[in-house]
Amino acid sequence: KDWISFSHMSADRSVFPFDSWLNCEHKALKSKRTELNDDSSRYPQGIYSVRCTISRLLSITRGVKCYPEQIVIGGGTQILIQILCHLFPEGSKYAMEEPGYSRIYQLLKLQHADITSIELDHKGIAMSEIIKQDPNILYITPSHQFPTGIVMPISRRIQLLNWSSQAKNRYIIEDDYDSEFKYQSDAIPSIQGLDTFDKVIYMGTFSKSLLPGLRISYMVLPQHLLQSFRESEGFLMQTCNVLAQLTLQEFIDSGEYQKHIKRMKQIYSERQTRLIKELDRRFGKNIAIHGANAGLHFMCTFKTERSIEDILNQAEQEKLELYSIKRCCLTHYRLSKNPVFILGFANLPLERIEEGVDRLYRSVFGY
Ligand SMILES: Cc1ncc(COP(=O)(O)O)c(CN[C@H](CF)CCC(=O)O)c1O
Repeated sequence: KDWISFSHMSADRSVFPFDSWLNCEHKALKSKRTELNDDSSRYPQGIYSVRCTISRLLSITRGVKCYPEQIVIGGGTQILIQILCHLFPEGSKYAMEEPGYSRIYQLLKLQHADITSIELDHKGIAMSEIIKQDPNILYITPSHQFPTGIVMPISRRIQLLNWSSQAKNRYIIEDDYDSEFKYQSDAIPSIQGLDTFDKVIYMGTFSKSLLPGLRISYMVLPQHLLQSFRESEGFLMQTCNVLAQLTLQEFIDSGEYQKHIKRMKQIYSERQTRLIKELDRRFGKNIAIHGANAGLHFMCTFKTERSIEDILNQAEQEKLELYSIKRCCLTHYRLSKNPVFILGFANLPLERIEEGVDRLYRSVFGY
């Protein structure tokens, strides 16, 4: 039997419009844009016309207000964070959500940053903890908190903006990951769009809306951080492949991108509904599902005495790709009594859902 994947890290190649992507790449090559044979230190923020396209897209889809001059394109969120760190004041203290995106946490630790993790309440990162730990830079995922799926309400967003305005060196890094896919309600506009203090750095990626392998991500810098970026411009190289940038621009400007997102939303929404229905049918009251109103994964807690390790070992034998909440624990996230897993469905075809849930059942209960 072949593998079934509940991974939240992969996309489903079968629904990506390779032909139209190839068509856009062909057009980009045919136009023999000079940028293809330029040293990429000439535009360390990415190609200007591509940044214009992204800035238009962000204002339409996320209410982000920015000039193309504020955008920095990069080959992934991590490299952008590495560049961003050097723009903040020396000795900054970072805080991330617990549980959260551990790859960034590890990266910041690697950079010897002073980094702490802050618990969540039902509205997202807990204000009381922020006051207590007093960081000056927050890294948050308000659209669909990663991994719990909490959607941060406007009230908490305003609270955080006010917090950021109360000291010169305070900033909010808004990682708008997973914001493309909202099911029940419309997406809440970005915090960046509400920011009047110039304290929000907006981060986004095409890894989920297109393909993770393309490595096209971006950040929107507030004016004065852009200033310090410009000072280091001399040596900073662009880290995202130029042909990928030009192809992306064609793909968005031609309307293919919006068409693709619309189609993905239908496909993912149906998969999620079917998966949740199958989980309820199979597990009944032995499962609790959280954060399923958006994104390409949700979390679930199982009522079982079995340990996370035992469940993961049996999933391996069942050829079921499965990840637990543990991979998102930064420091001390207190593991609840019952095991918690992340169920991704971006790479789970409809016809494999029933078999996948069967394997999950056997992994969780051991028979
Ligand atoms: C919170 C968050 N912000 C950005 C990205 C995107 O980064 P990039 O592709 O480099 O632009 C991810 C990507 N998450 C990965 C898979 F979805 C890894 C999850 C895991 O490590 O559990 C993410 O969680």
